[in-house]
Amino acid sequence: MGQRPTSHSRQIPVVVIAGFLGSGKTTLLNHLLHRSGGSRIGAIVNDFGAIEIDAMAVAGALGDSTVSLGNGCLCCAVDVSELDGYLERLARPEAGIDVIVIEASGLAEPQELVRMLLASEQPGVVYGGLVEVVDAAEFDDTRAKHPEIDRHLALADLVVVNKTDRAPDAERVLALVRSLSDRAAVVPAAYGRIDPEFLFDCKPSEERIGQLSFDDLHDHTRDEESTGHTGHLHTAYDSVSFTSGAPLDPRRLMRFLDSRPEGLYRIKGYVDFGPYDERNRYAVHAVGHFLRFYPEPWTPAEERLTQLVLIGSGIDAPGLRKELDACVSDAPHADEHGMWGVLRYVPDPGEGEPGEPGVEEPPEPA
Ligand SMILES: Nc1nc2c(ncn2[C@@H]2O[C@H](COP(=O)(O)OP(=O)(O)OP(=O)(O)O)[C@@H](O)[C@H]2O)c(=O)[nH]1
Repeated sequence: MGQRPTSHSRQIPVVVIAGFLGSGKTTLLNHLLHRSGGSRIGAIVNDFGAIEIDAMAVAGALGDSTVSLGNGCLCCAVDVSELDGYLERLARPEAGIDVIVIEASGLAEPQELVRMLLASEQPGVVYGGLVEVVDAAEFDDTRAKHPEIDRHLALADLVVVNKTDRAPDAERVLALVRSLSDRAAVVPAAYGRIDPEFLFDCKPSEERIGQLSFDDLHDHTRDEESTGHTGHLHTAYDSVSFTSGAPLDPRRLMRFLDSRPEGLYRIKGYVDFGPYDERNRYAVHAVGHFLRFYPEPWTPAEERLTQLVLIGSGIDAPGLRKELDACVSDAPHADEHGMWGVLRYVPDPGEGEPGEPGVEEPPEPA
């Protein structure tokens, strides 16, 4: 780690972070950005949903290196020539980038992305491996619903078994994941806190072992190719984007969240509660039944908007949008106890995300 390019001919490794919805990819990317030492990371964030929530979540840490691929699933929305354009920008010597990390949408098929990288004609970059993030607490459920996870694990170079803090049987999950990923290193983590050295191994491509060849990928995707995109994870999902310039009423929003339908698997974004908290916006993360709000101070220049992305299967998108519209506040003043329902889901110190102001960071893994 920490190697700076010594000549323009050095190729920059491109690492792909994949993983199911809400498994902790953005959290891992943020951790890497904060712990990269002397290495400079160029990040490409591919988000699912019209509002680029993940791009917003990492933008502060990245500054002008952020390149978002915009709406949709990378494997469908971006062809090789487009991806090359982004890689070319980040690989320019003046950008001073040591490693490029692509955070795939939670709905992207990782092998498509890796295949695009291997097919890339960009001379400045070399494919640097596939990281699969899994949610240890949800692993059994995810696997039952999406058996293709096994195939993703078999393709990975590194598997991060994340959220071990929430999984009472993390050892069992680790052993199971190890049995499913034949050549990958499998590391446990909480909040994506892995040693960045796992990823920033900047050796030339011929020295890398255990990474995918084009043929491997071809074999794995042949069935899907013959049927178009029907085998893709994301074909079964719908996403709803919701934006409001008027603040939301906390009670109404909590009523909506408490009664959210089973198929609504993931909610993320930012909420403006207007007079209920003029200082903070509330980042919201829901995965399955898990729900958290994280207050974050508004920056002075920021437009005060609520921006949410809801992802689920078999959801009634117009119905959900209508319910969210009904959460918009029509009262000019806050009532005293309005925020109680929301504050129940703000983590206590020690439980929150690492790096948050006033929140103790969980210890680094051994
Ligand atoms: N308890 C716990 N929560 C975590 C951990 N890692 C991430 N989270 C939380 O899980 C939620 C989802 O994390 P993200 O990093 O946004 O997940 P993601 O994979 O990027 O999500 P998508 O972009 O929707 O696919 C957030 O609320 C995180 O704070 C962990 O190790 N333990």
